Amino acid sequence: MVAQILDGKKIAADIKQELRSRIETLKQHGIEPGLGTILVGDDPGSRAYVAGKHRDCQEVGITSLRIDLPADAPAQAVREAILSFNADPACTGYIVQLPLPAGMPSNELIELIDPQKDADGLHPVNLGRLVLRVGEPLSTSLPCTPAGILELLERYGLSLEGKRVAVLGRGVTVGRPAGLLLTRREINATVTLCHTGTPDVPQIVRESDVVIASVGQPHFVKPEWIKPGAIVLDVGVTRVPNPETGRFKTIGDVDPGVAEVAGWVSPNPGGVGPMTRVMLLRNIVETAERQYSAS
Ligand SMILES: NC(=O)C1=CN([C@@H]2O[C@H](COP(=O)(O)OP(=O)(O)OC[C@H]3O[C@@H](n4cnc5c(N)ncnc54)[C@H](OP(=O)(O)O)[C@@H]3O)[C@@H](O)[C@H]2O)C=CC1
Ligand SMILES: Nc1nc(=O)c2c([nH]1)NC[C@@H]1CN(c3ccc(C(=O)N[C@@H](CCC(=O)O)C(=O)O)cc3)C=[N+]21
Repeated sequence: MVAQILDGKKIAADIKQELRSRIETLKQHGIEPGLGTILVGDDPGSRAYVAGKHRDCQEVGITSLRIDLPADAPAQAVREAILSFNADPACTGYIVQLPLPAGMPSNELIELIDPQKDADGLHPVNLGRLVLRVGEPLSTSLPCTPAGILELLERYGLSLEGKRVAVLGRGVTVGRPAGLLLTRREINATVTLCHTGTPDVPQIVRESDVVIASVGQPHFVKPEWIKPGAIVLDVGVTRVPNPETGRFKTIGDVDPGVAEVAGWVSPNPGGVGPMTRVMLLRNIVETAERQYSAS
């Protein structure tokens, strides 16, 4: 079997098109949605992601606001950046690019974000609502990567109802919120959340209909672990420099041989990454729409 492709790049382009018209409507009502980013330090990966987010905004007509701080900036400078976006009416929502440099009080800083402006859905109030309102509609931003995975599957007509899902990794941007989102009543997946303390990850993967690979280890998931026909989402990214070109190449968490066994795979790049970015735009548009309907 050769797996079918979950083309995140194409689906993200379709969603961008849908967002353009919603943004146009907001503008007709005098609302200009704006996305802010706070980047601390000069990690090349983080720089590239932030640049991508600003390009995406430009493409769909969202204003983008940007605060870049040096790697040695004190925590107080990050606090001030957060408070300035909280107070800025031009900023509908924003993200603090993670990971912050070592030594930053990351969790304390994330808690300073106004939960209504938390475009990543990672503020404890928003993560807490995901837990507490497990069977009720949510009106807050969802974490972008898990939301992007769900949207990608939905657009291919793939339901997670009754499915066994192995989520590999318990990181705060992907694995942990993925577990919270996929076990909501309207999704109804059964999730095993794996980490470095999990005995026999390959066996858990063998028993799973869906695998979400978000560990950040190159080609971690092997073909012999995969249940034939399973859905495999390749989320983790490791950037390796190519000494010949001086450019970086992305290596995913899924061994290329997995495509010979799985029923569906998301490529990396071109799968979950573009979906993550477009969910950030959707979070901004939905926040602006909520503000409009409340006004
Ligand atoms: N494509 C996209 O859109 C996005 C991709 N990413 C990528 O996804 C990956 C995950 O990001 P994030 O959620 O922030 O997680 P982190 O990078 O913070 O954490 C990685 C997780 O993987 C687990 N892990 C690492 N090695 C193993 C192993 N050998 N066996 C089992 N578990 C392991 C760790 O376990 P433990 O907790 O025990 O240490 C940890 O929970 C990263 O590569 C990141 O760059 C992130 C966001 C978006
Ligand atoms: N607060 C916060 N929120 C995040 O969402 C967040 C973060 N911090 N820190 C780092 C990770 C990583 N991440 C990616 C986003 C897009 C692509 C993406 O679009 N990649 C393209 C390819 C890019 C390339 O050419 O390498 C693709 O997959 O096709 C990848 C990775 C978001 N993250």
